[in-house]
Amino acid sequence: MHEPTAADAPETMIACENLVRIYQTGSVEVQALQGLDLVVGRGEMIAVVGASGSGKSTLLSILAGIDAPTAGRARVGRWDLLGMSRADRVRYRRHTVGFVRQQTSSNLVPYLTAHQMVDLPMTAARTPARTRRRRATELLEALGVGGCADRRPGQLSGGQQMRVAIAVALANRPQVLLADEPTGELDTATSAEVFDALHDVNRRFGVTVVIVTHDPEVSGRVERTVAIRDGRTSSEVLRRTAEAADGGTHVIAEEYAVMDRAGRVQVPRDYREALALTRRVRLTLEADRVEIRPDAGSDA
Ligand SMILES: Nc1ncnc2c1ncn2[C@@H]1O[C@H](COP(=O)(O)OP(=O)(O)OP(=O)(O)O)[C@@H](O)[C@H]1O
Repeated sequence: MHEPTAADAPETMIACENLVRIYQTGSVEVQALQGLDLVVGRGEMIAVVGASGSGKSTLLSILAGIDAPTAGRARVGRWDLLGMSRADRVRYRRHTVGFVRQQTSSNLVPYLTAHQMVDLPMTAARTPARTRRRRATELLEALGVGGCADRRPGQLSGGQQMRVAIAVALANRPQVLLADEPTGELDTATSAEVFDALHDVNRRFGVTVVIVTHDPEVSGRVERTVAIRDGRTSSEVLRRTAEAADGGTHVIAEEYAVMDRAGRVQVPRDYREALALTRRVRLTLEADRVEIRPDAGSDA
C-alpha cells in the first residue's frame, strides 16, 4: 500500500514519484527518466531546466499524455497516468492538459485562421457553437491577439503565433498548461512578451503552468525552477521578493537539493570534490542540520 504524502494532497496538481521512462531502440536501451520526483501545486507556475538529453521533453510528453511512463507514479489532477485506458487518455488530453510545442508552426494549422484554430479543440469536445465563439474571442483577447482572429499563421509574427498556440491549448479550459521551450525561437523582447502572456493566463485562469526552458530570462522570473539531471530532479531554486533597506524590493533566489521518499539526496559534484567525499561518508544529526563528513578511515 502507498502511504499518503504531500503528493496526494488535494492542493497538489502534478505528482511524479520515482518516474521511469526507458526507450528501447533495437538492442539499445535509453533511460530517459531514472526515478524522477516532482510535485507541482494547483495554480503554480514553474520552470524545468536541464542539459540537453536530461529528460525534460520526455517528462513533458508523459504529463501531456502523449507518452506513457515505464514505471513509477504520475498523477495529474484525478488522473493516474500509468493506469489510463485509451479512452481516458483521449479525455485527459482533450480536457485536463493543454500543450504548446517549441516549433511555433507545429502548433498551428496553416490554412485555418486564429479563431478557427481556437475553435477546433472545442468542436472536438462537442462544445455548443455560441460558447465556442465567446470562448475563442475571450481567449484571443486575453492573449493580446484579439485583432488577429481572422489571420492565418503565415500572416502572424512568431510571438503572435505563440500566443495563438497558447489560446488553442487553453480552449477546453485545461487545469494544466505545458509549454516546451515556448520562447526558444523568439528574440529577447518577444520572449518577454510571451512569458508575460503565460504569467497572465496563470493568474487570470488559475491554470497550473509548467515551462521547459533553456532561457534564463524565463527560469529567472518564476518562483520555482526545477533542475533535472540524468533523468532525475536534482535541485530546485525558489525565488521570493524581499524588501530592501532602502524600501525597494529585490529577488532572493535560494537553491535546494531535492530529497526523494527514501531520503536520498544528491550531493553536488563540486562539494564532493572539495571534501574528497567518495563512496562512504559520515552522517551526524545536529539539533538543526545533518552533517556529511568524509570517511576518516578511507584512503581519500
Ligand atoms: N523516442 C525516443 N526513442 C529513443 N530515445 C529517446 C526518445 N526520446 C528521447 N530519447 C532519449 O532520451 C533522453 C532524454 O531525452 P529528452 O528529449 O527528454 O531530453 P531533453 O532534456 O528534453 O533534451 P533537449 O533539451 O535537447 O530537448 C535522451 O538521451 C534522448 O536521446
